[in-house]
Amino acid sequence: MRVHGIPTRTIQPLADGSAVEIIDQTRLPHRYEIKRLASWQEAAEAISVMRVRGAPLIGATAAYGLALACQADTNDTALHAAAAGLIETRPTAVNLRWALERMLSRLLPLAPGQRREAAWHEAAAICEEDVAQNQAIGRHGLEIIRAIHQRKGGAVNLMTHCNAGWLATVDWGTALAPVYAAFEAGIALDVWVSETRPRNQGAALTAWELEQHGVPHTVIADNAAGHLMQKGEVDLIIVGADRVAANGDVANKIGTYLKALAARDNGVPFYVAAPGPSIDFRLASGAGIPIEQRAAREVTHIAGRDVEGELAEVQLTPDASPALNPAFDVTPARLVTGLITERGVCAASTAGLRGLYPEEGANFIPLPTSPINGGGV
Ligand SMILES: CSC[C@@H](O)[C@@H](O)C(=O)COP(=O)(O)O
Repeated sequence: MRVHGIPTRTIQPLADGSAVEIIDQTRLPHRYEIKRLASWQEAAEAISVMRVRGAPLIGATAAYGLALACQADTNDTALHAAAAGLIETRPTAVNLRWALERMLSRLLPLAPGQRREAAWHEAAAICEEDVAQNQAIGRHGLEIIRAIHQRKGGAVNLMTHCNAGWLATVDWGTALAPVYAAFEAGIALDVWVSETRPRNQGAALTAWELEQHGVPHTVIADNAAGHLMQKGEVDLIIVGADRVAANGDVANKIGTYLKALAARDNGVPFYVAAPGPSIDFRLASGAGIPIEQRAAREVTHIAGRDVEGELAEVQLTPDASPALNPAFDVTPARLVTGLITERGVCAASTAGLRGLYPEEGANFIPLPTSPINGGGV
């Protein structure tokens, strides 16, 4: 993806192994700032406060977090401590656990002296695979958009929620990969970007990256989505996923479920774009997905740029009003038209997922232990 016209990735290691560079997403869209993470603790902080966010980028950052841990200490105890600290940062995106388990499985069998180089190599491989998976999702999703375009004969009005774009991954995005692919293919489209309260990832991040890429888009209040569907202004919805259960239930940013309900009522196709590492084959249904509860302050306050151009935060609610902030919800598989994966489009069901990922068959039952902390996570 391009930022100010320059091809850029969301996370990059420094050549000397001293740090990784990220875009500080808490500063967007008003400031574009690169931040260096020089320890696993800094990587954990960046994930916790959402300097980096989005399921695949959380996984990639955690992988580099273990590489940074290896810079300091390569023994088993240090690696387990770093993995335990990183896994605590955000509970819903399964990519975090997936990346940490993959790193530990690769590193622990090696002699400590071999681990440093292997860790950087494995984290980079995770990033390269993410890019390739997202490009494949883009190709598969493009065919869905193309079919709608051919049937309709005009610009495709696509809606998305939160940010499942370039900024949520290493490159290209998941839900937005088909958008970029369609745009590059010359298909006329317009993207409805729902603001995504309380953190406004749609208004701040999706709008910013679409604007950087020149893709036509319009930001709407979350509450406008159902109205637009009723008026026939939405041809399809594509969202991302933080975790897809083995039966096709989908956890994604809070508010996704309401969009899926409105889509069903109005006959609007509702697709979920998710790469393999976002699928939790060990989890039977969405009922078991841990839903992150974030600080009430994200609801009671809102951040933006003031008239002087400074970044500022203001309070929305009365001083004494309590607030609740569940960060994700679960959309039942029955409301999902299809899952767009790197291996193709499938039904949101156990059969659909088994068809695309036959090698995961053995994982469809819960595993007794995880290498992180030596116990289940
Ligand atoms: C490709 S990212 C898919 C999801 O991670 C995305 O839709 C989302 O919900 C992100 O939530 P966030 O809380 O911003 O990390």
